[in-house]
Amino acid sequence: MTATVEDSVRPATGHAVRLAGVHKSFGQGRRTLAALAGVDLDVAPGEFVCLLGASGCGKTTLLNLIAGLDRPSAGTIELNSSRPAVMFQEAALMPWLTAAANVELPLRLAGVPRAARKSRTGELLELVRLDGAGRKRPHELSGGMRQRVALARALASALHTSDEAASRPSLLLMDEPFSALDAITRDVLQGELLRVWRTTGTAVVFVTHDVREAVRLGQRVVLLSSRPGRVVQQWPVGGLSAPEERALTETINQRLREVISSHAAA
Ligand SMILES: Nc1ncnc2c1ncn2[C@@H]1O[C@H](COP(=O)(O)OP(=O)(O)OP(=O)(O)O)[C@@H](O)[C@H]1O
Repeated sequence: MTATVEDSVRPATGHAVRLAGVHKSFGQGRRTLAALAGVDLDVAPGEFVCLLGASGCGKTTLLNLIAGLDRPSAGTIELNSSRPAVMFQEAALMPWLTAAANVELPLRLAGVPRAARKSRTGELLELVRLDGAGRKRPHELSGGMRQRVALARALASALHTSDEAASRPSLLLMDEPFSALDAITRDVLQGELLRVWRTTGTAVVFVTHDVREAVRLGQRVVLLSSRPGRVVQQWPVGGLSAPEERALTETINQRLREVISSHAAA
């Protein structure tokens, strides 16, 4: 069955996003490549879910489908947010715009009036602790600061009016956003992301290769199989003591290694 835009992406009730039997193939005939094969996944409003899986198992493909950047070959995606925001590994800021203007851009494109734009941009820069750097251009910022700008911009596009934020919980899709950063900056930004998530109440789907990162950030860790990706196991996390967190990280690492080696042996 091939899904159309109309039947594959619908508004959801009670979930930030719900995927049912999502398949995605690229190419045609003998050159068809199955990237995803029957993904079922529910994310609750405000929930933080980390998606983990081997390289090439379809994690980015899945985020692209949820973001509406591509369409599933089959299955349905129900969204409770009109515009999921996406944040990638690279900040991809407009180099000629200041940090503040980059954050303001989605608000401008959405037609938000000037005064509301300015005040929202100020709040978001403060939220990511960049209120002193709004007039700087991307080349004047460190990699970590650029990712903070990208986070503020993603939040601007996810929560561009207070009405929408109140009535339709938003969804933030993050594709390995900290993997290009050094370990210390990454650690700081993970803490900052958790603070921002608690402040905004947005649901997050966070893709990573890094089991420790997934266990630190998520309320739930979802493991995808090797390509074609589908959900093979899930673990609730959060509220764990440090030794419990270490033990769970080891368990998930072991399972990830099994998933990768079963694919290599196939
Ligand atoms: N537009 C496309 N056309 C053809 N093949 C594609 C396309 N996009 C992705 N693929 C293929 O689909 C598979 C899944 O890719 P995807 O980027 O989703 O994996 P991933 O899990 O995000 O990988 P990584 O962890 O290495 O970033 C790969 O084999 C990739 O080559």
